[in-house]
Amino acid sequence: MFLRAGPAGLFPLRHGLRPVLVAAMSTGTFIVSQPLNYRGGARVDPVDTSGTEKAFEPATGRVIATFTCSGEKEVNLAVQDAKAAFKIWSQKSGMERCRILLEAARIIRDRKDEIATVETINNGKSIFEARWDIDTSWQCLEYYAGLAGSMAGEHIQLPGGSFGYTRREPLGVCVGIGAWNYPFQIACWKSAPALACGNAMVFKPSPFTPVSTLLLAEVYTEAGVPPGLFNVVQGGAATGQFLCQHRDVAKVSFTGSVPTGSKIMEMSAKGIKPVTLELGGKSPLIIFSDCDMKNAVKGALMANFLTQGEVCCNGTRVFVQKEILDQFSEEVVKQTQRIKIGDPLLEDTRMGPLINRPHLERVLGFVKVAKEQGAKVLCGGDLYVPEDPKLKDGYYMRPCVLTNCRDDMTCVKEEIFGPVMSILSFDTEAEVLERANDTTFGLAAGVFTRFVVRNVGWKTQVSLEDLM
Ligand SMILES: NC(=O)c1ccc[n+]([C@@H]2O[C@H](COP(=O)([O-])OP(=O)(O)OC[C@H]3O[C@@H](n4cnc5c(N)ncnc54)[C@H](O)[C@@H]3O)[C@@H](O)[C@H]2O)c1
Ligand SMILES: NCCCC=O
Repeated sequence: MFLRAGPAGLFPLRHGLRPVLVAAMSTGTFIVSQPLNYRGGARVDPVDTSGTEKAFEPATGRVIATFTCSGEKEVNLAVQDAKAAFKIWSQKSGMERCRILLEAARIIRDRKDEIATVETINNGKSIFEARWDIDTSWQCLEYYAGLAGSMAGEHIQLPGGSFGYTRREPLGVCVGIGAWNYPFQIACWKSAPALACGNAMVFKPSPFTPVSTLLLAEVYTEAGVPPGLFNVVQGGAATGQFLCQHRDVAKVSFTGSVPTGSKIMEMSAKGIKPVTLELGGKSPLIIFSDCDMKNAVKGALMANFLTQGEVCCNGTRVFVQKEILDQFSEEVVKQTQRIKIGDPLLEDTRMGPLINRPHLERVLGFVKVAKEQGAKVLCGGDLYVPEDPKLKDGYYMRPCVLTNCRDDMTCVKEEIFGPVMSILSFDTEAEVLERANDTTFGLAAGVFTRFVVRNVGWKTQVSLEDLM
């Protein structure tokens, strides 16, 4: 069970299953002592290893867990457990699956604060945001539960009174591989549709954020899925490869970077496995001179600095029409400097630490290169050390606004995945559409104008409000 510090000392949080760990739910105190693998409806230690990893609390730099990466045997056991559970689960009606998924959604909703706290501790995002993530997680389960009861095939009239029909059948064991920026939410995105359709899943979270997926596994068990329907293995690339190459895996669903996505596709193709890839981005955000300035500034901040800028669909190429460039930049800088950085478990913190030290250094490296290539730093882009001594080894930086950017600069072309906004100026609608679409990435786009934009032609149209 989770224990947290309260007025009367340590007390257990509501928890239906095997005990989990933990000493106090405040920054600097959380320790995971229970196994982080889940198989056959329970936490287990892996039977073999492909190495060990440490998981950190980004707010303090403390190690919160040391865990064993799953080797080939462990992956195989997880797949075999999933296969056995699939036999039971796939025979259930859609309505039966719907009922269990709705129960899982209810449990997550009831445990929202506890799950959000664990997410914040392991990922670093502010608790304020983590609660949204957990809300969208149970909503995701509800959505797919709603579909489970009504999925049906087709009936086709053929000549001479003959007919054909189609059935929708589950694939079998699906693999989910997740990124570290939305660990619990991504595990829900992958498992909810798979389970709703009658499949089983083996999920591998990022080795940077191994903790919260276990809570989802326990929720599913408590809600009534058969043991083995949702399993968790831990590790990095090697464990991911065992999963993708396993002959009893029917499908792979991956969220992560483009280079890894390409490898996953290649491995899966060898086994003729279908894949779903949710990858990185470098999305445009276009601010026309007729915009509602306050709204546009708010949108730009949200599209660059949520979760420390570690969001795939962020609008990091901020194209601003020349007439309002100075006014917009001034207002963006003013608002950016007001963002409260610090302990992510405090209610008024709006930006926590980045995921780990190497990533922090990588993001700061992008700022350095941007300066060398001629960009001007309007604010931030440097290390931040909070006053609270327990946070001194955390991975904090000040959110950065760059201007004088050009389309050919590294900061404009590559995904930084940190709190760095690049401002570019433009003259005309035709010009900005051409430049906005000139990217090898897909994902999102945003436009601020008071008028409807014609012929937008994005690869994907997503409004910034939708990203919340
Ligand atoms: N489009 C989306 O919905 C979405 C959502 C969140 C994050 N992302 C993207 O994810 C990236 C950040 O996440 P990341 O740093 O964890 O990405 P990553 O590609 O480094 O890792 C993602 C996952 O793949 C695993 N992995 C790494 N190498 C592997 C291999 N060879 N075979 C199998 N598995 C392997 C990792 O252990 C991890 O679990 C960013 O590019 C971001 O834009 C996309
Ligand atoms: N909730 C938004 C997740 C986007 C991916 O990084």
